Amino acid sequence: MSIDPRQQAEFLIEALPYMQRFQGSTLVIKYGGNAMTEPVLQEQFAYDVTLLKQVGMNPVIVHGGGPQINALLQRLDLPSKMLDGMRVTDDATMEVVEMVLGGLVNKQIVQGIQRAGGKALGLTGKDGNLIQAAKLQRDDGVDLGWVGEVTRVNAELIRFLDAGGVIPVIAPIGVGVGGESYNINADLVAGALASTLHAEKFVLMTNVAGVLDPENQLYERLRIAEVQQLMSNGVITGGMIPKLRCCLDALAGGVRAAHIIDGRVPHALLLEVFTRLGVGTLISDLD
Ligand SMILES: Nc1ncnc2c1ncn2[C@@H]1O[C@H](COP(=O)(O)OP(=O)(O)O)[C@@H](O)[C@H]1O
Ligand SMILES: CC(=O)N[C@@H](CCC(=O)OP(=O)(O)O)C(=O)O
Repeated sequence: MSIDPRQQAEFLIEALPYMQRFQGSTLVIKYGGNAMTEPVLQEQFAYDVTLLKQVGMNPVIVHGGGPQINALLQRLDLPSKMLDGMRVTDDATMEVVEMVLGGLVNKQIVQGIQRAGGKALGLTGKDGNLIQAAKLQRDDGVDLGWVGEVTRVNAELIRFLDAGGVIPVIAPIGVGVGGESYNINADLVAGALASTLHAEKFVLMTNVAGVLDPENQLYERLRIAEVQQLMSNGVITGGMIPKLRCCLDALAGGVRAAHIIDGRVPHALLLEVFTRLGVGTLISDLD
């Protein structure tokens, strides 16, 4: 497919105000396991992130890997159980989670960015005490094993990498006070990073078009009060609930805008950042 060079020039000019506006700003991107299943999409994602960094933004990637963990658990004949979107994590499961997220998935993303000409460094939350965590305590007392929640983020380490031209690629494993590992939902880690870093944007890449109404039509824009209403009247269910809670927490923590976008759309990230249209659902009270 060849594009008219004049059209190409117009695309670049359309992106200019966004490049100027977001110069030096932090974008926390949650790259979900379901959004990274196709090699072509993975490659496009790597190019998108590299381009964002090249034009002066600071993308920080937090990745998931739920389907990839499920695949290895299955190959090892280990049971896999989720409760309210959280994996019940016993000792054996924790080993698999750490291997898949910190090893396989993390390095694939790092390698993709490097192939695109970017500089990336892969980390779990244990490296440099990046994501400090404690065991998740549920209100109903149900024990999920090694599932954690973020207690503190080492923002200095991220700023150091940003300043050095390096894109941090973070696996959602937390470290406890005794050095133990915790399995944390990637949305929660990304939300905590977005708040701590006062990110300009918090982008969650998933495998739906965005937040959908009861007729499956996309909400292009939601305000905080509208999200709260949709959560209480049952329009939003399942995995979308923790996702939106993270968005609301991040907005309350000083993030300017949260976006839920469809990672199955080619170059979804660039479309979101650089076009008037954007893609997916924008959640913000700012105009
Ligand atoms: N109103 C809604 N709009 C969009 N998705 C919704 C809605 N309510 C529930 N969902 C569900 O939330 C899912 C996204 O959450 P999840 O599967 O946890 O994503 P990920 O694996 O990317 O973290 C969607 O695939 C959809 O099944
Ligand atoms: C506690 C918990 O559930 N942790 C997740 C971590 C990975 C993740 O969040 O991956 P996605 O974003 O692809 O769903 C898990 O074990 O699957």
